[in-house]
Amino acid sequence: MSDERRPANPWPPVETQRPEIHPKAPGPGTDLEMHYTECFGCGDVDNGLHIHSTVGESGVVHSRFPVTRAHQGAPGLAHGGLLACAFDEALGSTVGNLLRRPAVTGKLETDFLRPVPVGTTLFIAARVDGVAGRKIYASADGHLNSADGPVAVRARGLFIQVGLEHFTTHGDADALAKFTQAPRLRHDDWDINP
Ligand SMILES: CCCCC/C=C\C/C=C\C/C=C\C/C=C\CCCC(=O)SCCNC(=O)CCNC(=O)[C@H](O)C(C)(C)COP(=O)(O)OP(=O)(O)OC[C@H]1O[C@@H](n2cnc3c(N)ncnc32)[C@H](O)[C@@H]1OP(=O)(O)O
Repeated sequence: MSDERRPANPWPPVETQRPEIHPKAPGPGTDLEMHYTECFGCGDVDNGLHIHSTVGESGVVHSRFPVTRAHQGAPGLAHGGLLACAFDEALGSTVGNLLRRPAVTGKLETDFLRPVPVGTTLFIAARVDGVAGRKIYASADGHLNSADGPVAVRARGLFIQVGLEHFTTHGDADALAKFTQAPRLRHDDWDINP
């Protein structure tokens, strides 16, 4: 089905407020550091996605996902689940860095419009569309091989703001401590009260 013929569900699906970029958010042109070295999306992980992101203009964050043989589903083509993972990373990074609110993915939907071959780079442009209390709605387009290449994948996500105890209760408290001590992630610069 062509993109034009896909049903257009309203987005965001509820009434939202315009997102407010946090005053300490990294500005346009900033290359974002990996948020955690062991993150499968942006970290220094064997066969991870090795996504790099840069803040763009007008609340858009640009991420690049180089698709390798390690990311195949069908021979020579990217696995859809890993493409969804790339969008989870790109959207989560956009929410986290621009709003500086710790948030987790509640819902993620993807439209796969064209195959993504091994050897291509997916250029993902993501933005925050609206905020309703703890609920943060974000969306992204993934272009083949250049920022204005054909759109191969689209995604929409609902992120839910959480307190840092979400990560200490359910995750690895020591890892979180190291990660929030990184200069750019100091949590006194974050909106951490959901
Ligand atoms: C990721 C690291 C963040 C660390 C933070 C510190 C610094 C951050 C630094 C940098 C960040 C940069 C980059 C991040 C990059 C990538 C991020 C990847 C993110 C992930 O990959 S993260 C893993 C997958 N993720 C989970 O592991 C979540 C598991 N889950 C839960 O932990 C709970 O489920 C939770 C907390 C989501 C909610 O639980 P809860 O009890 O707090 O709240 P509740 O259930 O009341 O939901 C509140 C309102 O959201 C609505 N709602 C919830 N879920 C919905 C759904 N699915 N569909 C529609 N609406 C939904 C409800 O309907 C209600 O709406 P309403 O208020 O209108 O009633």
